[in-house]
Amino acid sequence: MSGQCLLQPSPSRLFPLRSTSTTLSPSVNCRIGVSDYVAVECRNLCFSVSTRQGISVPILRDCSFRIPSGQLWMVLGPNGCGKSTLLKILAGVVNPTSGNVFVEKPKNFVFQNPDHQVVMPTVEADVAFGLGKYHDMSQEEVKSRVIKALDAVGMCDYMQRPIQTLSGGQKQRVAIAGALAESCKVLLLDELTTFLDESDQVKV
Ligand SMILES: Nc1ncnc2c1ncn2[C@@H]1O[C@H](COP(=O)(O)OP(=O)(O)OP(=O)(O)O)[C@@H](O)[C@H]1O
Repeated sequence: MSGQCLLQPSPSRLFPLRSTSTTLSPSVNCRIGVSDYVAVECRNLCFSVSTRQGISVPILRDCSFRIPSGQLWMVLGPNGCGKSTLLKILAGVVNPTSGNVFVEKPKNFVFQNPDHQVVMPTVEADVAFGLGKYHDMSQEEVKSRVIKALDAVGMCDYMQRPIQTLSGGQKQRVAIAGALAESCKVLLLDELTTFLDESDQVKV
């Protein structure tokens, strides 16, 4: 654990799952404030919501941690302790009330519910959607990335399928493919396996 994450009402825990870099030792290569080796860093992060009565309710309180590049980490904690909120802040979807956040770019976020993410009419168009912001990317490159990403999630045969005909697990795989297609430095995955069957959960 490279930091402590204090969340309300019950603390979450950050666990490293697997290092994809066998040559770098995090303790040697992780430097505060230098983005070369730090993928994600939060310092004294706080997030509160206001009730109708104007009372501020803390969701995240003084959350600080650092995650080095090239590693896979998991946030564990009970329902409602703030895991999704933390990920949304890291994704830039929600602003923290106070504190500092650094997330290496490009980054991508796969939502808990794929229905909130798959937006285009077909699988191919949906996976290509995020690549639209890279204006100088050729059509060939877009196609090649889409095929590669769909192949990685076992959905190549579904390229022309209308999104609304997919199952929940298939939509989730398409959402993951969309994130993979962008070759992100940081991939934020919220309850990635919710809609996946047991064998796909193991693959993930
Ligand atoms: N915009 C909001 N307004 C009011 N309360 C909120 C808001 N966003 C989050 N919360 C509350 O903050 C707490 C943390 O929510 P969050 O979705 O981050 O929890 P979680 O750890 O991801 O839960 P789960 O494991 O059930 O998915 C919950 O009690 C939730 O009701």
